Amino acid sequence: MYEILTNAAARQADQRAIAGGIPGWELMERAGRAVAHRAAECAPKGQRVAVVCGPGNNGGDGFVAARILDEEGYRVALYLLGPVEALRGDAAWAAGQWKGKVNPLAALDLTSAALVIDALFGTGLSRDLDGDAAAAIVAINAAKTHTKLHVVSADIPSGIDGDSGAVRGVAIMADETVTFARRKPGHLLLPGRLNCGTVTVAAIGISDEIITGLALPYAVNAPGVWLRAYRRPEAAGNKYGRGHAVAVSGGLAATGAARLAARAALRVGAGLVTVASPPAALAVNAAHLTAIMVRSVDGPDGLKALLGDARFNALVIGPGAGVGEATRGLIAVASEAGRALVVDADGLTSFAGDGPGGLPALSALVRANAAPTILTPHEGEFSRLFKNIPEIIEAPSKLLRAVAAAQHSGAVVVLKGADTVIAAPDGRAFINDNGTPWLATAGTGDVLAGFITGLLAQGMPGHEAAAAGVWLHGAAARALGPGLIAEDLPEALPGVLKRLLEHGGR
Ligand SMILES: NC(=O)C1=CN([C@@H]2O[C@H](COP(=O)(O)OP(=O)(O)OC[C@H]3O[C@@H](n4cnc5c(N)ncnc54)[C@H](O)[C@@H]3O)[C@@H](O)[C@H]2O)[C@H](O)CC1
Ligand SMILES: [K+]
Repeated sequence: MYEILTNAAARQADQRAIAGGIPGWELMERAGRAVAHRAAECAPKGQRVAVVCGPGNNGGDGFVAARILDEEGYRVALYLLGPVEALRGDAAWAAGQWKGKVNPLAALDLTSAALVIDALFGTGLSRDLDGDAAAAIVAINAAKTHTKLHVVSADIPSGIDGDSGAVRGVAIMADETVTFARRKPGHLLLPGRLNCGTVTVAAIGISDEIITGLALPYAVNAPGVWLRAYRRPEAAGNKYGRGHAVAVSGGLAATGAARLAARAALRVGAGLVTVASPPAALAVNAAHLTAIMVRSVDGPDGLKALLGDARFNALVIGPGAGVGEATRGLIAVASEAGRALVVDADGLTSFAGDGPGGLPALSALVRANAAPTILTPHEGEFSRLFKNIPEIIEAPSKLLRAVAAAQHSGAVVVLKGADTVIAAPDGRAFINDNGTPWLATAGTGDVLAGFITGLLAQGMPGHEAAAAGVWLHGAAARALGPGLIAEDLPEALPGVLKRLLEHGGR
């Protein structure tokens, strides 16, 4: 299941495969062949191909790809950064197999090129690009804007940091990326994911046991990582067996967010859902609700009384709640009652201050809660909440920031964005890649919080419930597409669940 390799793990995988008997040049041959085959599918034979090679093994992949494309009848020109004599090891072997001319990268000529093979840098990129490498990347990206040039990157688009997805100065905008063995975080995190184009994972003979042995606790978020934990209703079951979710409403002028979350919790399968409404907003909430029940709950004491009934087993607090002491009190009550809890929006910001309103107070409540707590910050809420913890804020990637925050707070942390990371306190993390820009509309965060709450109500474990909620949220948005608004998302869920549960489809 754990299928993401960091740069270092990829190098280790290489070394273990070589130690296991596959020569390094054979790995390179397979890698370069995979790149060449993908490239050949993108342009008819006879076309002109420019292969740009860097000074390391990524460049070696390029030499192999150049040779194979030449053998297949393409008109190949190869350009190398640095002297060919500087190549070492397998890259030197690959260069030795190339019988064509080795041009200096500075002489790169893209005239009438149909294809570029980008083999400048892969997992060995260690600093911002400059000089001829940067100039070549700028030229390739520019050529793409006014010609039909198709760019295929070997392993990682050059200039993208494989561990973080960050652009190191300048990076190739590829149409295709052919990576080896497994994806790296940089194929999934932004902006790297956008530079990759279509990612193909080529098997080059690195065994699953080698990969598992490296066991990075990261995976792409997909049904495969949480569907086993998804609770299907029993044939003889009843609604009480599917939990009772509570969405705590804000005051009179801020009730919509909790209702959005409540509707989402009902749609995702919670047996019952109640909006816990301040007395002053009861009429407003009641007027909007039908299958969702509403109860008058006046502040933390009122919530404590409600939670005297153990059937209320999952809550979402924060959407529309208002920032401050009262919201902190509601969260404390839910934690003391040992109920699964999603803290979103104002619930998070209420702990972004100092003293009693600070992160330590939230972490204490999370750790005191016998049930899972899920924090669902967007980037702004995240940086405010964890601003005093340098090892979180300064972690080298979004993936590692979320993992550090989960380990620090004891909560499952859903760090939202187009590349949402769902991290658990035990170090496991899923990176979500099915988001869509159409989710950038008011209220979609409330719906996500509701999906997660509804799954927790049904008994899913915290990390899996959060991952499933994020994935379903993205899948619903993709099913809807342009023009979606938050209210539409729960209504799109039946179709998504049907495809998923009856056909196991994405
Ligand atoms: N199992 C696998 O993953 C396989 C990977 N292969 C390919 O090997 C590369 C990694 O090769 P490596 O030599 O370690 O690094 P790079 O080729 O990415 O980098 C080359 C070299 O460049 C120097 N460098 C780093 N940053 C810069 C910079 N900004 N400017 C100039 N020079 C820079 C540094 O010295 C690097 O060592 C992997 O991506 C795959 O493509 C195997 O071929 C097949 C199996
Ligand atoms: K590359």
